[in-house]
Amino acid sequence: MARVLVSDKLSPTAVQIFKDRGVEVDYLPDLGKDKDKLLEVIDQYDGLAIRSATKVTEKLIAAATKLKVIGRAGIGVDNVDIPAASRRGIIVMNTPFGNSITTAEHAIALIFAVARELPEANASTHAGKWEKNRFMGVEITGKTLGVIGCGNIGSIVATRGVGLRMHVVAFDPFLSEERARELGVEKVELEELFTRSDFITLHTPLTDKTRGIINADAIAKMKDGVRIINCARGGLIVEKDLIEGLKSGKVAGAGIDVFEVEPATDNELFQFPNVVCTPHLGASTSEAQENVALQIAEQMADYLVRGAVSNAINMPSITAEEAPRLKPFVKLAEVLGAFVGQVTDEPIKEVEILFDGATATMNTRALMSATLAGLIRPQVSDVNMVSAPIMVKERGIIVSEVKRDKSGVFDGYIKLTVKTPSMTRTIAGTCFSDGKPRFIQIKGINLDAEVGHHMLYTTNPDAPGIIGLLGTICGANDVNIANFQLGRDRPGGDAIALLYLDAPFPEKALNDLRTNPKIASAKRLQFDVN
Ligand SMILES: NC(=O)C1=CN([C@@H]2O[C@H](COP(=O)(O)OP(=O)(O)OC[C@H]3O[C@@H](n4cnc5c(N)ncnc54)[C@H](O)[C@@H]3O)[C@@H](O)[C@H]2O)C=CC1
Ligand SMILES: O=C(O)C(=O)COP(=O)(O)O
Repeated sequence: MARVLVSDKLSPTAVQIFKDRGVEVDYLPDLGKDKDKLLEVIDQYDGLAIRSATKVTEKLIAAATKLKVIGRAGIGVDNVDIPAASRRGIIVMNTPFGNSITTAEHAIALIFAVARELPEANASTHAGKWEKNRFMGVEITGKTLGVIGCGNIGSIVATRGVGLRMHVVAFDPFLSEERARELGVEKVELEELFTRSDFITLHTPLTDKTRGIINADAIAKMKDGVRIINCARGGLIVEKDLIEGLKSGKVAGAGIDVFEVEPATDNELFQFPNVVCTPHLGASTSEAQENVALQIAEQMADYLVRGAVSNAINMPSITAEEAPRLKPFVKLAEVLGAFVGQVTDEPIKEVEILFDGATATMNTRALMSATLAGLIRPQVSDVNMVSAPIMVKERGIIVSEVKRDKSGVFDGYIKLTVKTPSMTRTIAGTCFSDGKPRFIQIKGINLDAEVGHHMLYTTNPDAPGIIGLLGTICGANDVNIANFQLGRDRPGGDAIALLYLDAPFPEKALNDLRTNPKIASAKRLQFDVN
């Protein structure tokens, strides 16, 4: 039974779903804040469900020897070392929509709170001061709202802004003119957004590109009296530069939900009455928390129990519906990769994966990942569909995908071409209705060969006596041949042989074959046929 740890506060719905789906679950919501304790226990779990408090570092991942999936009940995954997780083959998934409305509403709430100094006015009134003349706000109607990052949350904020009769300008490199028109916003460059906006609200992920997007230079370009809202991530604003802007009066106010260092218990921003702060509450409504808890538990259970993958950051999605159809082809893709991986001793430079016919209509991203996993497994034993693409990339191997309509007698097949500095290898395979992978072409030679657990693969010039030679060597080394497949391009041309054996072909016998002038090459192969 798979076992999941929930290490941040999640709605009880998540725990119930895990249980209902046959997943054992430990709900320890304070563990995310206790990294030493977390490090001690993480090796017991197949899944880890988190929000933003748990920091999934490289060290934690190294200790998580059983971990297969990290589920973020929310959007931002900047608290997870994704490259480290990918290298270890751990899927990282999130819930990209569950809390977006709630977070957008929080941004709007902060716009109002900053415009009318609501928290300060509230504190003063609670203190019995009735300072009616102290507070003078600004209207937001007719003001320009600059939205940086117009994805799920940014676009909800933008449309709410339009509804509030604001003029909305947006900067997002992936925002099309058409989408901008649909949202009723004006698409602008970042500089223009800075110079024109009365309110600026941030909705990008925290990446190397966006870190510090609001710094002293940016603030200098802004209108005097600008108000800045951040409900995305702390590192987007250089806090010391914002503090300078507030001190000089250039920045009239700010609404800050996220901080450079969280939990933020001691921050210079707290000294400014015109800075409205909340403790990373963007996603904190009962509706959003119910959504994300339910969704992450479903997704993680789907993966752990059924192998279905959705909303993964580092792996192509595989729906529960397509999983049964795809499964034999994933196996085929792995086997093709494994064949070439085992016969190739030189560094691989290029890989081309061709999907013909029915395979071209399948989830080829998943099939590509499976092929690459098979291909590099002989060199890197601990690799799977999650880690293979990143490992292949790290090795500088160029990968390309070709799709084409049905071109031959098969409904669909996959052909793998691998280039090394000195040669190009090709292999093709398909699955018949029995769901078993089959090799249908090796080195351009057509054949119909099943995949065996222990195999021997030889190449030789087509000439009499090869079967006898292979049989004699196997017999002399006490190796039982279960089956035999031959192929040749033409009489007297190039030929190949595939032997299906009951045990691995012995090293000594391999040397005998390799030194025999009738055999061009001999490779021992092993496949996982289960
Ligand atoms: N305060 C909170 O509790 C919450 C914060 N968030 C944060 O909100 C942020 C946005 O979330 P979503 O809208 O769901 O993400 P999203 O992925 O839908 O949208 C992000 C947008 O930012 C754009 N972008 C990327 N780099 C950019 C750049 N350099 N300049 C301008 N735009 C850029 C992307 O093209 C994309 O359209 C994330 O950082 C997430 O972690 C999300 C939920 C709750
Ligand atoms: O979903 C996100 O990106 C958030 O920032 C929400 O964070 P939280 O789950 O409230 O810790």
